[in-house]
Parts: sequence; C-alpha cells; structure tokens
Amino acid sequence: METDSGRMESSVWLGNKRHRALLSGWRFSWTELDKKNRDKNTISLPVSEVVAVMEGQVEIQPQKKVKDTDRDFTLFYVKRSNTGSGKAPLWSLGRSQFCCPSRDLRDQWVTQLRIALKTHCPSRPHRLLVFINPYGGKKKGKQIYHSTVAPLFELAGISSHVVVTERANQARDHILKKDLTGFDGVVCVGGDGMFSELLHGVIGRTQQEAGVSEHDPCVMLQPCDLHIGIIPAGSTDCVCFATVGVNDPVTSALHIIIGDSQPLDVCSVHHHSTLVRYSVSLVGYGFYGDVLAESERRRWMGPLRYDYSGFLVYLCNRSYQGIVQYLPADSQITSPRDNSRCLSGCRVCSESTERLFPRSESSSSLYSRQLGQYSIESEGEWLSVEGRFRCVSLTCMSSSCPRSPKGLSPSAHLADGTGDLILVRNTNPLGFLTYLHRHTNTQDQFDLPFVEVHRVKAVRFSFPPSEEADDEDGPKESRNIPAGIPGDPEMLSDAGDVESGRLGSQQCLAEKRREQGMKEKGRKKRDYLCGLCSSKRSATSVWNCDGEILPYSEILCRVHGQLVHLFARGIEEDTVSRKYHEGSRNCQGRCILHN
Ligand SMILES: CCCCCCCCCCCCC/C=C/[C@@H](O)[C@H](COP(=O)(O)O)NC(=O)CCCCCCCCCCCCCCC
Ligand SMILES: Nc1ncnc2c1ncn2[C@@H]1O[C@H](COP(=O)(O)OP(=O)(O)O)[C@@H](O)[C@H]1O
Ligand SMILES: [Ca+2]
Repeated sequence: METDSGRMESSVWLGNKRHRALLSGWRFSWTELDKKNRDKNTISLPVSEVVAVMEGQVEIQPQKKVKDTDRDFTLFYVKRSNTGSGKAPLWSLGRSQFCCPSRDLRDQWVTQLRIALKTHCPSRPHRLLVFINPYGGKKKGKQIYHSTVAPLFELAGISSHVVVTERANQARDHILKKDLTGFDGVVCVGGDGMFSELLHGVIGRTQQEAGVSEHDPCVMLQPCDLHIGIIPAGSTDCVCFATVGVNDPVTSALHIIIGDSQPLDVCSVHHHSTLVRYSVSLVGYGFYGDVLAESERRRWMGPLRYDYSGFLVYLCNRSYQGIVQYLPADSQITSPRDNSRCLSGCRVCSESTERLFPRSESSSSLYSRQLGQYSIESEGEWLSVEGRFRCVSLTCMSSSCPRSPKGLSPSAHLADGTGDLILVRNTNPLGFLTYLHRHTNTQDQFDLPFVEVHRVKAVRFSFPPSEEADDEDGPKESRNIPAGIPGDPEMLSDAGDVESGRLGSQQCLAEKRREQGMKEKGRKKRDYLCGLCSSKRSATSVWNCDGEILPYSEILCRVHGQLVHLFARGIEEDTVSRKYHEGSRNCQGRCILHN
C-alpha cells in the first residue's frame, strides 16, 4: 500500500480476482493482476464520473440493500453503452465492489476517494428544486422521477425539493417569486414546454435581481448562474436530445449528479419594445406554427399529435407572404453548411466564450450598453428577403429530436452566440415533402433550390406594406385556401373557373352540372381541411416558439450567447465500440467498464 497527497495504490479483490487499484490525481483505475496483457484489463475512469463511494456491499437496484462488511467498499460510477452507429452513448449506473486486505485500508480508500471527489468535482449540486409535470408526454413524469431518478439522487447525496405542478406556469412563477436560497439548480421532469417554464423563470429572476429590463431588445442580458436540468418525459424532448444526444432519464440524471455544465444560446423574441418569449430551439412560422396550432386541440393523443397534425397541415399545402430581415453572423468563423457538428467540448463554442464575454470589457462598458448605447443596428448590415414561404425557422441549436436525429440545422452550435435562419420558399407539395423527409435521413435538407439557410445574430419578420399587387393571392381573407391534396385530380382541377362558353347548350349544361358537382365535392374537401386547421383561411400563420403559439406575427428575435447553463455536456461521440478495439491505452476508461 502506498499513499501520498492525491495518490493511493494498493491491491484489492473484485470477486475472486486480485487487482491493483490506483488513485492518481483525477483518475481512478484498477487492473487485474496475474494476466499477461494488463493494459487490456485496466478499467480507468475520471473521478468526475464517480457517482458515490459507499462502505460495505451496497446495491440500489432493484432496491437498496446494504451489507455492512468491514473490508468492502462499493463504487458507483458512470458507465457508457453503445446505442448504435453514430448515436451518443447511453449512460447507466456502473457498480464495482472492492474488497480490501484490511478494514483500515478500506477506510483509507473511502476517505481518499471522497476527498478526490471534493477536490475534482467542486460544481456538483447538493440541493435541487425539481418540478414534475404529471401531464407531459405519456403522463409518466411522476413514475420516471420516483422510480428512476430519485434513487440516483439519493445515492449521490443530493437532497431535492419536489413540486408536482397543478397548473401551467406554476414552475416559472415559483422560480420568479419564491426564495431559492440553498438550491444549486432547478430540474424539470417533462418536455420542452416544461423546460421553457424553467428557462423563463431563471432568466427572468436573474434579470430582476440584476435590475436589467428584459423588454429592451438592445440590452445585454445578465447570464444566469442557476443551472437547469432536464429529465426527459415530454413529447418532442428536443432540448434534452440536442444537448445530451439521447432522451433517457438515467443519462440525464447522471449528468445532473456529476454537475456537468453546458452553456446554451437563447433567443429573445420581441414585439416592438415588449419581450414576448425566450426560445432555445424553434422559432418557426408557417408549417411549424400551423402544426402546433393544429396539435393543441389534440393533446389527448400524446406525442403522436404532432405527426397527425403534421400530416394534416402538409395536406393543407400552405405558404405565407413575409419580409425576413436578418443580421448575419461572421461567416469567416462558421457556416450552417460547413458539415461540422457541435459535440461535447466543441472548439467553436469554447472560443465563442471569449468573444461573447471579453475579459477586457469593464463593468462600466456593460453599463453603458444597458443604457442603450449598444445597438443591434450597429452590429453590421441587415439583409432582407421577401417572398412566399412554406416556413421560416430560427433555431439557436441543431434542434435534433428523436423524430429528426440530425435536427432542423445539423451544424448549428449550442453556445456560439448565433442562430440558424432557415427560409423555405413556396414550392410544390413534392418539393416540400422532400425537404421534410430529409430531416430524417442523411441527405442535406439545405441542398434544395427553394431552401436557404443563414447563420445570424438577429432576425426581424414583417409583412409587406401592401399586398394588393400579389394577384395570385386574391383578397386577404380567402388566401391560403389549400390548393389541393397532392395526387387528387379533383382538388387540383378546382383551382380556377372552367371556361365553358365554347360548348353547345346541352353539352354545356351537362358539363356545367358535372363541373358544379366536382366543385362542390372539391369545396367540401377543402372546407374539411380548412376546418381542421385552426388558422382557418387566414392570410397569416402563427409563430411556434418552442411549442408555444405567439400572440404576435411581426417580431424581432435576438440571440443571446450562452445566457443559461444546463446540467449537460453536449453530444458525446459514440467512441465506445471504436475504442474498444484500440485497447485501454486510448480508451480513457470508457470502453471496458464491466462489473
Ligand atoms: C416526412 C417526415 C417529416 C419529419 C419532419 C421532422 C421535422 C422535425 C423538426 C423538429 C423540430 C423540433 C423543434 C422543437 C420543438 C419543441 O419545442 C416543440 C414543443 O415540444 P413539446 O411538446 O415536447 O413541449 N415541439 C413542436 O413544436 C413540434 C414540432 C414538430 C413538428 C413535427 C412535424 C412532423 C411532421 C410530419 C409531417 C408528415 C408529412 C407527411 C406527408 C405525407
Ligand atoms: N399541472 C399542469 N397542468 C397543465 N399544464 C401543465 C401542468 N404543468 C405544466 N404544464 C404545461 O404543460 C405544457 C406541456 O408540458 P410538457 O412537459 O412540455 O409536455 P409535452 O412535451 O407533452 O408538451 C407546458 O407548456 C407546461 O407549461
Ligand atoms: Ca447557437
């Protein structure tokens, strides 16, 4: 046995096999002795991924059992498992039971490992405020928390105050108004809507305390210290999926426990000088707005409501007139079409931190920005695009979700201070279907003639001053009547009046009746589809802001770099299977974690 500050080494037993255990700085490893190829039998993990060190033989699954033996200690840690090609690994709770030659040595191991945890993991949460939405997703929030997450928090020594919500916005209001002293973070068990409540609470509270007005689109918002954790139990789970790579409650609970920290860009949406909402994933007009409006009254369907509504809205075949102005980000740094991916430890995001929060910036210059001397107008030249759009989407991150594993903008970054603006101009139904379908495969959804994408810092949306000249559209109220169901000749032929003056009177009458019959049928189908869509016969769509319908159409969006922090670390590459074959020297302890 050997110990000095931060280093300890001794022989231990795992089952009936003798091992050499070594704690050296921020790594803990154990190697099976009496084996020829020792490298291949070393398990090594960073102390930061140790969940707990317990005296005795401890099990927590299927239920907690403690056998208080003198010479044993049990180590719980993060264990990765491969989920298939290209996907981020799932995390689960690894468990190894060590038997030491003496009680004294066992006590020393437990003490040294706990000291290492304190030294190397200073930002782990001790106390959390947890909000459960009992009605989110498949309504399993309470069950997921109590059976899966709470035992892990307890094992890690985290105490939590749990609030099961009884109404929408309860979590947001709690964070805005109640005493949060002693909490190291807030956690939601639910979907993107629940996350959005926490986001609004945390940002609002931070600005209140800093005396910053959220309504001013030019203000530098105060970055938020209180971390947000997401236990996925919703319908889309986009924020969780895009920041962790999987939507799995255990993986997310472990990220929270080890105190991971992922900065996140946030977009503020304003109408004139009023803050409307914040968004991290989708601010979308046209298709995504219509899908949301349509899906709201089908909440009873659960997560499937989006697919069903998506199908109906697709059939409605709508496009909308608008002017989109945007402030481009520096195209020298990155581009939405550079084929890069924002992964854990992303260099672009780390380098952005310095750009977003320059150390030289004194508090007085921040103050002058708050006084309004800072202007988005002075950040560069605004560009403008006008036309009819199937959809206009702005996303601060990739917005990947189980429905679309690469997301709305696969190369977007979580924390680079920019968003991606995607403009899908009006096109035929097949073209739009191709665009949508490419969200689900490896083909580039931006490589289509009617799609453009820009990396931006701000976006403005408005309507053209006069739309009279737009003949194709007809009067405002009757616009956006669906042109037809693709492949349905009746609907497609119904678009214009048939010229019948050239026909004989008999023929003409029969033809007219047939026409009228067809028109009637077409109208019925059309009315049925229009009736299904809530923004019935409207010339305008609505904005979908992370799953909430905005009450305004003309908006200004501004991206605030790294405004909040999540208990996450970005998407990890699936290195498990690859590194397994490279042996343990390169594997950093992640490849051969077996109990
Ligand atoms: C043909 C297949 C098309 C698949 C297209 C997938 C595009 C997916 C992009 C997803 C962006 C997600 C952005 C996140 C939004 C969430 O904040 C937000 C709230 O989530 P919550 O209820 O969990 O709280 N979610 C949403 O607003 C839902 C938007 C989802 C739209 C999905 C639309 C599915 C469309 C299916 C179209 C089918 C057309 C078929 C025609 C034959
Ligand atoms: N107790 C509750 N009753 C009704 N609505 C709630 C409650 N708690 C939260 N909500 C609201 O429900 C909406 C949807 O919740 P979310 O957890 O995102 O599920 P989903 O992903 O299925 O939409 C959120 O906008 C949230 O504000
Ligand atoms: Ca971004």
